[in-house]
Amino acid sequence: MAYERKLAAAKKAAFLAARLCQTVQKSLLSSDVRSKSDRTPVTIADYGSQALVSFVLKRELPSESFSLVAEEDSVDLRKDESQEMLKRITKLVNDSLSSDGTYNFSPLSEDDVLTAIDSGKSEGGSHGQHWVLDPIDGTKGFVRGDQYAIALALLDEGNVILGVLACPNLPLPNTGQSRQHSLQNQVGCLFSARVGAGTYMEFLDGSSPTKVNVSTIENPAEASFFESFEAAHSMHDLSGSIAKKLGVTAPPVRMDSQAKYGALARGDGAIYLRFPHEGYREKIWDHAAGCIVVTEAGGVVTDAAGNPLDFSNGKHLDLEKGIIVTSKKLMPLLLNAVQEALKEQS
Ligand SMILES: Nc1ncnc2c1ncn2[C@@H]1O[C@H](COP(=O)(O)O)[C@@H](O)[C@H]1OP(=O)(O)O
Ligand SMILES: [Mg+2]
Ligand SMILES: [Mg+2]
Ligand SMILES: [Mg+2]
Repeated sequence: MAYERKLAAAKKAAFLAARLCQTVQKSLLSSDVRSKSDRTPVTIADYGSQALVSFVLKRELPSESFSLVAEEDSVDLRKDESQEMLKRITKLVNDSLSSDGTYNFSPLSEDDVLTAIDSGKSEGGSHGQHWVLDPIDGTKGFVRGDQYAIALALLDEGNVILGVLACPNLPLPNTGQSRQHSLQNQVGCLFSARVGAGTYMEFLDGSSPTKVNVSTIENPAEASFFESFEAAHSMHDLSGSIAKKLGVTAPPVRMDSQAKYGALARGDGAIYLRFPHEGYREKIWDHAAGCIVVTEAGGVVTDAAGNPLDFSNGKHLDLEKGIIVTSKKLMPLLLNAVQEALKEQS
């Protein structure tokens, strides 16, 4: 069936990358974290995850032309002072591939790892197919020991046609399946979605995928809403005033990364509000996988003017003000509240 093989490849890549990230997060050293030129953090796990996903996609889909738009590049890793870090990354990638056991491969050299990272240099756009990868979304959360996600999606002619979100620290939902497996205290979920085929969630430790849907609540006052953990990433005061207009009484659920899209897709909360500060330009890898995971679960993702997100313009998303996410039922009310609050702010 259309895209099924590609979705299976994407899931395998995200599972392996999630395992690599879990290993690193358990014993993260300060020398494993660097600051990029835009002053955001990057770690050995961001680089390792990107190299691993690129390797797995190429191995699983060998006969296809390959285009990947990904967050990281190898420029800093090629510097003299990064050679120890590059060795650690190469070992991580080789260890992940051999522990999986399904690939017959000769260990990757440091050059192979740099090349794999740099295969993510495509610019995307409105023609052909492009994989879109955030190897660790929410690096600040990852470093803090909190939420993060491995986010992988596929664009076809500028539209997101499949997406996978691995969320290694997202708690399992309190449902029959997790109770039955005595898994209530365990964490780690993977969401996957294919256009027209719904959104499924499985546990990273193994379970069969179950279909998920967004919240069915009809009264916005009963909603709880997600926003960034980091106040530098989204204006908390603005989302507070929108929530107030909707009569929301529950405190905001602050969480790093696209794990928010996954949690909303399974109905944990009903609204996600994201209003970056003036001057910040959103990137496609920060929303492509989350967007299809939510829309295939019955939700809607738009900018603050109600326009759908446009993934066809290269690496950046050009947006009106911010991103809002909720169910089809609540979107008209949310959009009104957002526009009122924005008017009052200006
Ligand atoms: N100044 C910023 N404003 C908004 N988002 C940012 C900013 N700096 C980095 N990000 C990106 O926002 C996303 C996380 O936002 P949040 O966790 O608040 O939802 C990440 O993709 C992060 O990149 P990264 O992938 O490097 O972690
Ligand atoms: Mg980053
Ligand atoms: Mg990101
Ligand atoms: Mg990232």
